[in-house]
Amino acid sequence: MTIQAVLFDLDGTLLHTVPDLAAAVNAMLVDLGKPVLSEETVAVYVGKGAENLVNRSLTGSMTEKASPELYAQAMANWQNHYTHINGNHSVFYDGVKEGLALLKQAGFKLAVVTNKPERFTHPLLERTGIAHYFEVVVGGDTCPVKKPDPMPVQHACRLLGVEPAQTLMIGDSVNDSLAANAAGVPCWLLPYGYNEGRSVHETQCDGIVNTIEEAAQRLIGTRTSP
Ligand SMILES: O=C(O)COP(=O)(O)O
Ligand SMILES: [Mg+2]
Repeated sequence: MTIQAVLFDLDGTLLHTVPDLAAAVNAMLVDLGKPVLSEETVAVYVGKGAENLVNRSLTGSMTEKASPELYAQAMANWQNHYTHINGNHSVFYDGVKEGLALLKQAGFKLAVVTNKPERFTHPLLERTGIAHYFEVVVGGDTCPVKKPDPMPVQHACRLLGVEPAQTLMIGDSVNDSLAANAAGVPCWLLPYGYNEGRSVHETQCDGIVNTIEEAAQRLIGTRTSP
């Protein structure tokens, strides 16, 4: 079955957002009188949504939870900072704009499936000038659960009106490949994003592409080949 729709992860796939995410995390940590973190450390905490990012920035751990009071204060503070910072220092990876334009022109249906909350996703897509490419945007709080659960991927397919097997997910992390795989959607990964500190070469997926432009060329090639 040929691919008719492409679902894109956002952070680490379309945009290098860690400079903004880290600036908001560090502004929050300063306000709370805690030591700041490097961008490299914050990058490892990105991928499972804002709640995980804020909690791990406080505890340094995936499993250890901050107290409910501290977490609530930190989350409200981080959201406030990120609202103002979101998009200020985020940059496109090479080939993203070229790839999106190629796919759109070739008639693919395009969507974003991100773990970033909707209230930050829409302004970022608008601000960076790529919102118009996407028929559907599923954020980290659109469904009751986030990637790596398949639900956001299934939701995007339903809204686009495509079967999972006619859809391709392109992401940067194990959260994308697990979600897509469980939804019956093939997944290609990019090597340049945030995979929780791991190489994508160690991550189960259906292919690795260097850029979105390369992914677009491959997809268009398979569609037009006899
Ligand atoms: O918000 C996150 O943790 C990561 O977002 P992503 O799903 O676009 O990579
Ligand atoms: Mg990502």
